[in-house]
Amino acid sequence: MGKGLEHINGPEDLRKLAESDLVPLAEELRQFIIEAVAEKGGHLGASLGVVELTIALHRVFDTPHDRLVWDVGHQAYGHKILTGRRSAFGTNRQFNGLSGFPKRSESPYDAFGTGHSSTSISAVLGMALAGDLLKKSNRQHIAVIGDASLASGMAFEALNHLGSSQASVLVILNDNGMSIDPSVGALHELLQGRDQHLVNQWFTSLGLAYSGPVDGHDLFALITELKRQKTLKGPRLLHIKTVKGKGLPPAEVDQVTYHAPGKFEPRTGERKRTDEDRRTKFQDVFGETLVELGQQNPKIVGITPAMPTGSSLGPFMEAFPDRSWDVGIAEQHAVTLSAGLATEGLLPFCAIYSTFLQRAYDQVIHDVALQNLSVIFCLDRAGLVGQDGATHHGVFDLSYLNCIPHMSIGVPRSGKELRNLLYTSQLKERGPVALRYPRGYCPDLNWKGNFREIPWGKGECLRKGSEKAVVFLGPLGEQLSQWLEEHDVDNRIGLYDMRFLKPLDETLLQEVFDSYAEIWTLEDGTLIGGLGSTVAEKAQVSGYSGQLAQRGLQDTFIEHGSTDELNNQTGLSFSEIGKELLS
Ligand SMILES: Cc1ncc(C[n+]2csc(CCOP(=O)(O)OP(=O)(O)O)c2C)c(N)n1
Ligand SMILES: CC(=O)[C@@H](O)[C@H](O)COP(=O)(O)O
Ligand SMILES: [Mg+2]
Repeated sequence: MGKGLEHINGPEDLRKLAESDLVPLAEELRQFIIEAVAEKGGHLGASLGVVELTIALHRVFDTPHDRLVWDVGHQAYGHKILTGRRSAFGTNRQFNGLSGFPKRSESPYDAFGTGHSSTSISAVLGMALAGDLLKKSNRQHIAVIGDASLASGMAFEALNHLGSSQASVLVILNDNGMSIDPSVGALHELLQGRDQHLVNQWFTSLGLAYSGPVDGHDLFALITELKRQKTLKGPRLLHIKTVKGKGLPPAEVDQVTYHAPGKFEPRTGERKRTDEDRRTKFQDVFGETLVELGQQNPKIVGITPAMPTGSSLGPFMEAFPDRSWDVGIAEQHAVTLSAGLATEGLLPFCAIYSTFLQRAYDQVIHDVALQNLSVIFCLDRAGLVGQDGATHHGVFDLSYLNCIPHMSIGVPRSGKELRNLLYTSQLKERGPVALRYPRGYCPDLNWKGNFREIPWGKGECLRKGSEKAVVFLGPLGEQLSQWLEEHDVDNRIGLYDMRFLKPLDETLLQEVFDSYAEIWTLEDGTLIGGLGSTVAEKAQVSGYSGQLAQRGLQDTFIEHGSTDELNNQTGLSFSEIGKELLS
């Protein structure tokens, strides 16, 4: 049998290799990951950091019989490549291709689907308990979790259970000192501290047999330790130290950028820039505007659960270090912390990706909305996010927020609108406010300028039409508007930006009901409970007898691909919608 990566069609091939072939294999695997990500994009640093661990795990354990769960799953590229998906790896994160995260339907080696962090210990503990009950206790159960993901509430809850159980679970703590941005918090300080004995004591006192730290790039040390772990029983924690981005110098130096660097030159790591990169993203509008508002309004404070770079809270944090907090991967805490700050008269801007706010739903209801506290949720990555896929699309927020009393929901159609909504939301206390905006570029170039107060809960007629009306929320409507300016020369189509799902502009909506025999609604979220269903309810109440059509997402999970591909797939391409409207 050959010994290079091209001959590894599954872990059984890896287990047949001579020990002396393993280090060259690690180098080959690392290079393979670099070249694949350089060409197609995706997560880089995390997978480079666990190359040796991945080989050691599949060499020592009998996967997929033994259950191996990768937390978040952004570090599982090596795992995918070694478990029969090497030749398909060029399709990673592409439309109809491999998922960028472990996925049960993709491979028996993906024991648990991931994407959101800190689920691995709970999941693997569930598997171990099930194994005991179902008399399948000859399996090994392993969770691999990063230092930042371990600091999240869910992981702590799972440790709390695991440590008091008899379950034979091995937790491997992959400690690289990084989240996407540098790791934060007391656990991070403990792990980085000089007295490693305290680390030992902390885990031991929670009921886990601790070992480590082991150099996570020393393949043979890892294999030796994993073999030893295989003979042990009960809850255990193996602490390994790794370097995020290992093996590609720029990725080791600039670990934040190379978490997911986009396309780059594989030999040097130099990132490829395009003209697109010079355009303004919604997150930039948020970041820059909040700094301006922070200068004017000393009550404004900023909170992010581990996404200072991704959400662009970073500039505010630099400008106002005393008025901002990165709380780590702790969405629930971020929301209730914001609630606490608001009780004392501060005005918290809590920047969270739409998909990650799902984790803090009760906190939004119980701690913020029920007490009508003025917290402004800045929900980035709303709508279809593209290649991260089903785990990350922000397509439920309109629905899950719409049913919460006191909540205002603003959806800017452009960068300028986002800027003005941010401005307006801090002019006075308004109870909870959610402003949701997508990943990527603003449709407008000239988003800067003097602030303008936006009438709260008021929509806007962008153009009147003679035949049909489109009632919309968000940038899709702005793109449609630009398209219609060119193609609907007879003004057949009216266009209404509702701007707020809540409070809904019922006066404007009634005007639409009174003026059009056919109305379309357009939103980039699930249709259940969003704009379309709200308009349908109002239409019924007002006795509207015309035709209603809804454009939004059906009751199904949307996979990964470019946003254009996904918009085409889901009927949300603005040009296709425009053509249909005019047909
Ligand atoms: C609930 C949740 N919040 C935020 C994120 C975004 N996120 C993805 S990876 C990551 C950092 C994870 O750090 P760590 O667990 O230490 O792994 P590393 O990247 O260092 O390997 C974050 C914050 C997420 N996936 N899930
Ligand atoms: C794995 C994870 O959750 C993050 O790395 C996420 O992929 C970041 O998404 P953006 O690229 O949209 O910031
Ligand atoms: Mg880390």
